[in-house]
Amino acid sequence: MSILEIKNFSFYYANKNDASLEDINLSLAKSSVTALIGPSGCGKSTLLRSINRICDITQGNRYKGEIIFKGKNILSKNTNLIKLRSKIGMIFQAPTPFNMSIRDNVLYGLKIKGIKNKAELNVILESSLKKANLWKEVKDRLDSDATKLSGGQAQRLCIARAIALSPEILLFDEPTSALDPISTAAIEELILELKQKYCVLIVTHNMSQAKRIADVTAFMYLGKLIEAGNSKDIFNRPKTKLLSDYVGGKIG
Ligand SMILES: Nc1ncnc2c1ncn2[C@@H]1O[C@H](COP(=O)(O)OP(=O)(O)OP(=O)(O)O)[C@@H](O)[C@H]1O
Repeated sequence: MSILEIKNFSFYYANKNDASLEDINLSLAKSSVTALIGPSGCGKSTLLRSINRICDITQGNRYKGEIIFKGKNILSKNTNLIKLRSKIGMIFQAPTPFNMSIRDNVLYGLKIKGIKNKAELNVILESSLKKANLWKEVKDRLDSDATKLSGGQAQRLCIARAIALSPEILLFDEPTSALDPISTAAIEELILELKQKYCVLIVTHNMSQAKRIADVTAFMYLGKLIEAGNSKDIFNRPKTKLLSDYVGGKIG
């Protein structure tokens, strides 16, 4: 069942006349992982960021089309961006723990939302860290500095911070590109666990990673979505020459 529908979506950066994304159509299913792949500069991150309206931060960026989430076009001027970003969480390429304790990192968004009840916060703290597979490693040092965590732990902390806000969709922008192979495997395993509960969209340069964890893969090229479908079909039976060349290492 679809949870988010991108319909005829085009995106233009303020300083450019040409579209950086052109007429994109893609739907994301509940309890699934979708990977966005394609050569550098094809628009993967722009599309991901558009889904929680981070691209809006720069004045003058323009878009056309619709992104429908829960029956509403999130591109509408009336969208409450704080609420949207709690329902559609984002995890970036480089882990971004805030310069505060592990506890305060996880509870950051909840405190902004005005939740003060300590018992409630403690329950959410523990469950979010457990869902992010970090609880065992940090339960005895919740008040220590989060910036001292390893890269892999810091990335899982960022995932816990997003989970604490009860999201429905998690967006991952190359979440393992700054991590070693062991931390990468831990994050991939975690993503496979998270998809039971959340819809996951991940940008990756790593085709093996997309094969390992994505149910659906969407291939982009020069701002266009060329092919999307079941990952096995995308990698084993590409329909277009462009995708076949990309998978074969001839472009990108
Ligand atoms: N802030 C910006 N202002 C202007 N143009 C931008 C901006 N960010 C990205 N672009 C341009 O938009 C296009 C798509 O970039 P984007 O970063 O979305 O691609 P990508 O597929 O994620 O690339 P990569 O794999 O290298 O991260 C590129 O031509 C890029 O130069």
